[in-house]
Amino acid sequence: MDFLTIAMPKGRIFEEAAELMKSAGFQLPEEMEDSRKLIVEVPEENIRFILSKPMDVPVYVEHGVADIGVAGKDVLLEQNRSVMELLDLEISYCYLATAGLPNTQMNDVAPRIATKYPVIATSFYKEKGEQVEIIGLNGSIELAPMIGLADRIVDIVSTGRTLKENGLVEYEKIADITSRLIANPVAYRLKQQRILDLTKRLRQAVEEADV
Ligand SMILES: Nc1ncnc2c1ncn2[C@@H]1O[C@H](COP(=O)(O)OP(=O)(O)OP(=O)(O)O)[C@@H](O)[C@H]1O
Ligand SMILES: O=P(O)(O)OC[C@H]1O[C@H](OP(=O)(O)OP(=O)(O)O)[C@H](O)[C@@H]1O
Repeated sequence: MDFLTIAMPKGRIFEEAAELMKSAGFQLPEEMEDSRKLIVEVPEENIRFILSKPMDVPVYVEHGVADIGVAGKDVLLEQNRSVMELLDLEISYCYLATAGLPNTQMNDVAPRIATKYPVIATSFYKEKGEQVEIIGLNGSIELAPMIGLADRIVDIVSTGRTLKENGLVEYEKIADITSRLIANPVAYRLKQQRILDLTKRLRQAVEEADV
């Protein structure tokens, strides 16, 4: 039988996703947690993991080189790819929010918004009827208002520590974020039984983690 290929995000989400897989009864090899290998096979489960940057998981799944994957809802909202969302894994919770220097208004004429999430930021301000200029950054977003590059940022907040330590405040919450199990629609049809079985096992693990 074909391997089921699962795209797993390296970094923050990896550990919690791996824990969830383990509680769902999947044997994950040690090497997966502590090596630089990017493809890890688990022949006993007929599964193959590919380890990618979190932002790239939906790319592999949309193109069908991974059948399923684990992706943050933030990434899914930003990229709007042709993938199916099968399950809220309820891990890696954080939220998207706007933030800036305290007690400041946005510039009336051309407010500038710094973010790693240009699509989400654009649609958020569009819905509010505010015209803004988006400044795309790749990280350390909190710097932007501090050094006068932007009036506001749109970024992830988790503990709130980064905002606090940099003297910024949150203005509006945009969306709650957790990681999701996603699937390629064609793979979902062709490998339906295996994908449904895996989803069921993961759903049970999520429910057990809830109690
Ligand atoms: N505090 C947080 N900051 C950023 N992402 C978080 C946080 N908490 C949970 N997440 C989730 O983790 C994902 C990002 O994971 P990670 O930080 O490993 O990737 P990344 O942003 O590509 O990092 P880097 O570019 O620094 O490697 C986000 O898409 C989001 O769903
Ligand atoms: O509320 P907190 O718990 O402080 O977490 C939020 C911070 O974490 C993320 O940055 P990350 O660590 O991924 O670094 P980056 O600036 O390179 O994106 C995010 O972009 C915030 O800056």
